[in-house]
Amino acid sequence: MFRELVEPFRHPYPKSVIQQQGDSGRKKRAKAKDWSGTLGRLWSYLAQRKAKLTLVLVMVVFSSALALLGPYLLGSAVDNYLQGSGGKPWALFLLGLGLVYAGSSLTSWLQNIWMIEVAQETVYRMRSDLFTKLHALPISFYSKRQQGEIMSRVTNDIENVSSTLNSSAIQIFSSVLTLTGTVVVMLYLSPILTLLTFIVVPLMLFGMRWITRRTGPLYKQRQKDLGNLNGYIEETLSGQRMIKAFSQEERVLREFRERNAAIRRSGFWAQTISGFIPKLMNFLNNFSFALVAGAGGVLAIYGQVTVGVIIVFVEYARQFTRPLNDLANQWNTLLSAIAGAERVFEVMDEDEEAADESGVQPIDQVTGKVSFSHVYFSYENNGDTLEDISFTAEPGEMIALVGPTGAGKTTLIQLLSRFYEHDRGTIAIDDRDITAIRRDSLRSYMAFVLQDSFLFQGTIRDNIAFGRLDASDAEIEEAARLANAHSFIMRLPHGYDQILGLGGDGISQGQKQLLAIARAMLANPAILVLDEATSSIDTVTELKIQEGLQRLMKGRTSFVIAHRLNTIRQADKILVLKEGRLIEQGNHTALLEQGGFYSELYYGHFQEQDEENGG
Ligand SMILES: Nc1ncnc2c1ncn2[C@@H]1O[C@H](COP(=O)(O)OP(=O)(O)OP(=O)(O)O)[C@@H](O)[C@H]1O
Repeated sequence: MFRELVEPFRHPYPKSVIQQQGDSGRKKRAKAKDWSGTLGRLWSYLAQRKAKLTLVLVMVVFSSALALLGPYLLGSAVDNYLQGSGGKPWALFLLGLGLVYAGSSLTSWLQNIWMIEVAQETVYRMRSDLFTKLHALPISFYSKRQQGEIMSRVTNDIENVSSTLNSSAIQIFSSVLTLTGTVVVMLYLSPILTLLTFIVVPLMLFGMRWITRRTGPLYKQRQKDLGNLNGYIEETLSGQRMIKAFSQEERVLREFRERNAAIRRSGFWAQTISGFIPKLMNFLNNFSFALVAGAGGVLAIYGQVTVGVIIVFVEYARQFTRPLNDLANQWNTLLSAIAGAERVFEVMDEDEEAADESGVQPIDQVTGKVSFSHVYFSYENNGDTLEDISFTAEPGEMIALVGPTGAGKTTLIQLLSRFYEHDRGTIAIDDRDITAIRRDSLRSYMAFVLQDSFLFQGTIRDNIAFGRLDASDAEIEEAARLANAHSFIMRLPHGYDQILGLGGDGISQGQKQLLAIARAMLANPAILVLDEATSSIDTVTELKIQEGLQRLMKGRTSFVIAHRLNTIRQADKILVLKEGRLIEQGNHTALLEQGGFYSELYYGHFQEQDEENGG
C-alpha cells in the first residue's frame, strides 16, 4: 500500500505519460515548443479583442501599482507620526490611504469584468472554430474515434480554457507585475533586507518546479481519462438496448469502474501533489516574514533602517510571496488549460476532407449514369479493400450489390459519394470524373436510405424537410404520401408536428424507414443508395416500405445493398463482390446460367428465402 502511495513521488506519475513527454533533452525541447505553439495559438484568439485586452492590462498595471503604494504610505505614516517626526496632517494620509485602497478595488473589479468578456469571446470563437472544423473533417476521422471523446473536447476542454482565461491568466500577469514592482521598491528602500527576503526564493522555485513537473503530466492524463470516460458513457447510453439484450450490464459497469478509477487516480494525484504548493508557500512565507522582522529589528537598533521601513518590508515580504504563491496555484490551472487547448488544437490540426481541387465545377444536371473503371481503394494502405472494380450503370437502372459480409459493398458506395477517395482508376457520373465535380454538388444529386437513417430530435416535418430545406408543407406531405408514411403520421397525436426524440425515439423501426424514404423522395435525387433492412419488420409495414421504395426508385439510378431475393431478382444488374473484387455482373437469369459464385449463393442461401416466401 505504502509503495503505491509513494510511487508518484519517486517517479513522476504515471510513468507512461512522462515517457511520452520524454526524458531526453530533445523531447523536452519539442514539448516546450509544443507549449509555446499552443500558447501562441491561444494568444491569436485573445488578440482578436485587442482593445479590451489592452484596457484589462492597463487596469492590472494600475491595481498592481496601487497595491505597492498602500504599504509604502503606511510605512511613511509610521515614520512621520508614531516616531513624531512631524509632517502633513494625519487626516490627509488617511484619505490618501483610503483612496489608494478604493482605487485598487475599483481597478481590479474593472479588470475582472473586462477579462471575463475577453475570455468568453475567446472560447466562443474557439468553440465555433472547433465545431466548424468537426464538420469539415472526413468520415474517416469519425470512424476512428468515440463520439463522447470528441464531445469532451468541445465541452470539457474548452471549458477548462475558459475558466483559466477568466481568472488565472490575469492573475498570472498581475502577479508578475506586483513581483517586479515590489522588488524594485524593496531594493530602493533597503538592499540588505531585500537580500534577506530573497533567501526563500530559490527554495520556492525549486519546490514549485519539483511539484509542477509531476502535476503537469497528471493534469494532461486526467483530461485524457475524462475524454475516455465520456466516450464510454456516450457509447453505453446509445447502446442501451444492445447491452440489455445481451445482459452485458455487469461487464459495462466493470469497464466503467475501471475508467472512472483512472480519473480518480490521476485527479487524486494531480490535486494532492499540487495541494502541497500553498502549504509550502505558506511555510516559506512565514519564514521570510520572521526573517525580515527579526533582522529588521536588529538593523533598526543600529539605526540602519526606520520602523516605517520595517513595516513596509514586512508588508512587502507578504506581498512578495503572495504573487509567487498565486503563480504557483495558477500554474496548475494553466497547465490543465494548456492540456485542454492542446486537445482542441489537435482536432483543429486534423486533415480536413480534401479540398475540391481548383477549377472543379458544380454539376448542372445529372441523368444518373454511373461508371467505375479499374477502381482501387484501401482504407489504411494495408492491402486493397476494393480491387480493379469496373462496371457501368445506365440512367434509371437498379443495381443490386451482393456478396458476403466484408466483401466491400458499403465501401463501393462510400467511394461513389466521396466519403472516401479512391486510390486509382476513374469513377464517373454522366461521364464526368467525380473528382472534377464539387463534392457538395455531387452529393446533392444523391440520397441515402440506410438501415439506420438518422432522425434528428425535432418534428416529423423537419425530419422529412432535411431532404430539401426549402420544401413547402404541401411538398413535404406529398413526399410522405408517396413514401406511404402519411397515414401513420396522421395517426400520431400531433401529426406532422409530432416531436421525435433523439435518433427518432417514439416511432417504430419500420416507421423510421418510411420517414427516411419520404426524406429521400423530397430530395428528388438522380442517384439513390439503399441499404436494405435485414431486421424483420411486420409484413404490413414491410409491404408499405417496399411499395414506397418502388416509387422512390422509379426513374432513378439506384444502388441497393440487397438482402432480399425479390429485390435482387428485379435488379437490372447484379454486382457480385467477393473479397474486394467484382467477380460477376449481370442480371439474375444470366448469372444463374453462368453457374458461378452467384448461383452458389442463390442455391445455398437465397433459395431458402424464396421457399419461405413461397416463390
Ligand atoms: N473505416 C474503415 N477502416 C478500415 N477498414 C474498414 C473500414 N470500413 C470497412 N473496413 C473494412 O473493409 C472491408 C469491406 O467492408 P464493407 O463495409 O465495405 O463490407 P460490406 O460488403 O459492406 O459488408 P457488410 O455486408 O457486412 O456490410 C472489410 O474488411 C472491413 O473490415
